Amino acid sequence: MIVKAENIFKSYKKNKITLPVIKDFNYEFKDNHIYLIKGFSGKGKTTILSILALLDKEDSGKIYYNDKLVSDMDSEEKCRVRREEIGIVFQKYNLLQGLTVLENIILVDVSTQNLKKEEATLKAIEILRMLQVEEKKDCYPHELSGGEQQRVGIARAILKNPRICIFDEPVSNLDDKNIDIIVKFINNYCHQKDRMAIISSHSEHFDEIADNIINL
Ligand SMILES: Nc1ncnc2c1ncn2[C@@H]1O[C@H](COP(=O)(O)OP(=O)(O)OP(=O)(O)O)[C@@H](O)[C@H]1O
Repeated sequence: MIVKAENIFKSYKKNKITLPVIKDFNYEFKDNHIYLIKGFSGKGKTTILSILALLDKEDSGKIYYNDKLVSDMDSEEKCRVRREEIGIVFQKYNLLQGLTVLENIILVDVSTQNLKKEEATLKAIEILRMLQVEEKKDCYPHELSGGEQQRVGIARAILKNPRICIFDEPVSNLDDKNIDIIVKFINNYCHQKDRMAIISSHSEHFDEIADNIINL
């Protein structure tokens, strides 16, 4: 998979004032590479990740998924790409409070990807083990620490083995132990499974594992 961004511009309007956020962003992202997008708060990290993940639309410029121009895709195809090819982890864990850890992880993929519940459960447990949070599989989110919840969010995003893994500030406000587990996991996962990871961070925690650093 190759994701290409060409001449991307994005601005927001506030009180009739236009605030340019992304100005002529160009980059090519490939499998088996970890990309780190760095920049101070407000520089547009979340904005560019949302555009790359097809959750937001650029004002001008082009995004290609392989050779396909995203603006040529109809909404059904965009949904399919988002569902099958992209895994996203946000800064806020967004776990459903009424469901257990395991239920949170398998819910969407079992209902949308024709994945059998038993198969999804076994896969989820394997990923939880790699993230060192397997013993919490039957707990509810409020029984977990922030770092544990973030690891569950990561397990949920990668259960479907997406080609493109997007992590928006995945370790902010976490302690060193949680950061270490998450950094190592992303590094192993990306290179063992030949996946593309695009991470935003304002800290130096991912510097060592990043193949490419993009400064906004
Ligand atoms: N929906 C929106 N409407 C108006 N302005 C917005 C909107 N989303 C983002 N912005 C503005 O665009 C700029 C970039 O926001 P963005 O969230 O992409 O930055 P960031 O680099 O991810 O910041 P942080 O590190 O704080 O998460 C900010 O100034 C923000 O206030």
